[in-house]
Amino acid sequence: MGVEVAVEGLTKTFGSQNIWSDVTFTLPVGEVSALLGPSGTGKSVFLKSLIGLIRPERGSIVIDGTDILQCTQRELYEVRKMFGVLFQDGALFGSMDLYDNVAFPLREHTKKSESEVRQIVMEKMELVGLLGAENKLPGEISGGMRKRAGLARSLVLNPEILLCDEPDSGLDPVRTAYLSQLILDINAQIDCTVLIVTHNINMARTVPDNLGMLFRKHLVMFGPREVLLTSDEPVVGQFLNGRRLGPIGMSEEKDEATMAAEAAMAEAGHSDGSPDEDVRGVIPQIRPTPGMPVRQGELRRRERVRNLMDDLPEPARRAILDELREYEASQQAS
Ligand SMILES: Nc1ncnc2c1ncn2[C@@H]1O[C@H](COP(=O)(O)OP(=O)(O)OP(=O)(O)O)[C@@H](O)[C@H]1O
Repeated sequence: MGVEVAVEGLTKTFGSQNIWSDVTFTLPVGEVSALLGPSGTGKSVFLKSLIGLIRPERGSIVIDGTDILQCTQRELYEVRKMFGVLFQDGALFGSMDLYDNVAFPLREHTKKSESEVRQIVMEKMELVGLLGAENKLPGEISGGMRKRAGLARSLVLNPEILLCDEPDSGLDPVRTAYLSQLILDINAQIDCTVLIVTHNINMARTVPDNLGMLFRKHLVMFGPREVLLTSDEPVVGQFLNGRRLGPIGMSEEKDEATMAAEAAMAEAGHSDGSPDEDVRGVIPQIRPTPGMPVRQGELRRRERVRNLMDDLPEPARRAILDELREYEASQQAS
């Protein structure tokens, strides 16, 4: 089962550049969460902080009871073993074939025999649909296959926390849809806590249980998916709809004068090429493939959110109640 990751008051600066301040949120056990945010808002820095590769100056990151900003190197080493990380480019070793790439963490961190290694590697290769490609080099396969190989490698140590840094980058929409399904299927099978960093709106709308967004050096919000998907915060609406009109500019953030000038141009009928439709709103979450175990994270979340209900904004509450009603009806029918 996955573990809880509780982040409190986290602040990171590089020299005089503040990346983000006072970031506080908890990744619930075994649930899938996603972090959105314009380019350069420090999402990758955040992921690296979680695995102890970057050290924020203030705050705490408590993973299964250990604050990794206070613990010893030995404790950090133990905590790191709980993580599986899918890096943007798969981060495969170019000179090793896929089999050796996927086997690498097992040979490095365990004393398993080669036959045990083989059994695990082949099981994970099958899980990500790469059986038969074991002897290929990373340079000989497509970007989508490299991602899946990276995912297989991130799973061999049975992670309790799976971090995925822009899993959709470089993939076409169809391959992204397959990968989204795969992430939820993996969550159903191993009940790990998942954090995805993504720009992909479709993935953000259909995969996670919880959604957060970094903007202007702060976490704008983090909570059940329904909260962000029904939010009327201008930055959320602009991001989800991929519009130019709004507070996010080319270099992250616009000043008031630019926003006013753009709004006046739009009023005057100038089209900035943004789509007319508003994609905000809650659409169904992807379900595990039939035959997969029930997602324990989903069951836990249903109880957790039920208890949060009174503190949520009305549109989110309505969306959650609709989902609960549908779920209860489906339970009675089966
Ligand atoms: N090791 C480092 N030293 C100094 N600055 C860094 C370092 N790592 C990242 N940064 C800076 O931190 C900021 C945030 O970078 P980061 O890659 O985390 O953004 P991001 O939100 O993941 O962006 P994208 O969506 O484009 O991948 C950038 O300005 C980057 O230059």
